[in-house]
Amino acid sequence: MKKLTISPISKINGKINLIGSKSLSNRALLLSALATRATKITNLLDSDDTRHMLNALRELGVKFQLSDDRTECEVQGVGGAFDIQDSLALFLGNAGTVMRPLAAVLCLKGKNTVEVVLTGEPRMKERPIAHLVDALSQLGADIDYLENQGYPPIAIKNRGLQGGKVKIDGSISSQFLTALLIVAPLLEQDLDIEIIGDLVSRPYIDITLTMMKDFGVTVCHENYQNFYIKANQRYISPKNYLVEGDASAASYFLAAGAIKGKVKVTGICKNSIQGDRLFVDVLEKMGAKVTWGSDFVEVEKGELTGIDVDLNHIPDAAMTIAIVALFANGETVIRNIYNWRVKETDRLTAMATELRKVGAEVEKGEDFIRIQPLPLNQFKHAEIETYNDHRMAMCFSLIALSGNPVTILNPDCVSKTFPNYFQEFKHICSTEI
Ligand SMILES: O=C(O)C1=C[C@@H](OP(=O)(O)O)[C@@H](O)[C@H](O)C1
Ligand SMILES: C=C(OP(=O)(O)O)C(=O)O
Repeated sequence: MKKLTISPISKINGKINLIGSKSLSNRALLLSALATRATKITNLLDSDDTRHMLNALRELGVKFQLSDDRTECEVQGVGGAFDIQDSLALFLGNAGTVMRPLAAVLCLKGKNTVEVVLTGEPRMKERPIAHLVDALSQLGADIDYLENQGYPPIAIKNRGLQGGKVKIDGSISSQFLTALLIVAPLLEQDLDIEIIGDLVSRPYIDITLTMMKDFGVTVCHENYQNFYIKANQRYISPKNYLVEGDASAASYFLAAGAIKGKVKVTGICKNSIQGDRLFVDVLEKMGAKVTWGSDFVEVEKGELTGIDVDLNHIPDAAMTIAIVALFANGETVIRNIYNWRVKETDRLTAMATELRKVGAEVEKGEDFIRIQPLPLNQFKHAEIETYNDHRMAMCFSLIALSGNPVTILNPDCVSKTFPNYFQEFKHICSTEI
């Protein structure tokens, strides 16, 4: 297996221009494809997850033109449901932001009766989808599980969705509600969505609502509990859509600045539509010095203190806090992160296991992780198993800030959302020698 050893880092200093956000890129591609007219998307992320969306759209008959560097894309919207000629199977890797929204969109009534199979990598087949399938089934969708009940692969018969009232469980993933919201305005009857269970990862719903609005559709809701969407609408292209920098990707650089120097990251701002901008507030509470600008945030080292915090709203960036915790004074507890278990790997188990390899004292519960700080002279050089999880690879690169090397196994897994991560990280690092 390929390994990458990162030498001890003595200081962090520099500036990073962020690549486009994964969450925004995939929504922009899908909404543009569903919209009337063409949309030119700029600062599009080029990574495995966006390639899976683009490949799927191509197979579904959507026309688009990518720039040579694949960060600009002109998408010709089809103005409603996809017109699928023949039955097909789409391979969607391990991209939740492709699998879940497409599962809903492909239930829309088309001209032909065809079957679409959605499948992916082995881990995708372990990531639940039942809450979404249950909701779509209440609206008349006909979906079969092809292997294990409740998990992809699924087969969708293109039979049409009705509106009316629907209940959806929001306690495992917000992506299920996102999927339902995206499809709702294209139905022939109004849709009332009622959330059952506590809605997790709520800021991702704000991203969905904001982007739907950018594409001409308004959703009313009562305290994120009930959502109301008018039928027979169309997504209208905003003509141009600029994707913000990826706030989750920013977390690794900003954490590095907070631990050992100073970093400026451009492409996000305090008013970003991404919930992961709030990661910066957590760093600030822990003691980092933060400066926001119109298109950047700068984070500088401070005296870091451990924190006891509910990070349900920023599950992805929360992983980075687990690493920062090692460099803080006093213990850190990250709470309400049960759904770490159903992402690229069981992240609660993976994080606890790999932190222990480095020498840390860690307690993991059903939905929390408690991490004790680790004195710099007690860090061990470990080989970090990444479990094919891009965020494990990116988070654990920060261990080299301890003054010890760290070895990352299968570092190429960062291609899911940030293919050039290690090259970019190197830009802001000074090594001992
Ligand atoms: O809607 C989105 O773009 C996402 C929602 C989150 O998932 P959950 O809602 O499953 O927590 C997040 O972890 C994922 O990386 C992207
Ligand atoms: C959970 C993640 O991805 P996905 O969009 O596949 O859910 C992630 O990027 O951390």
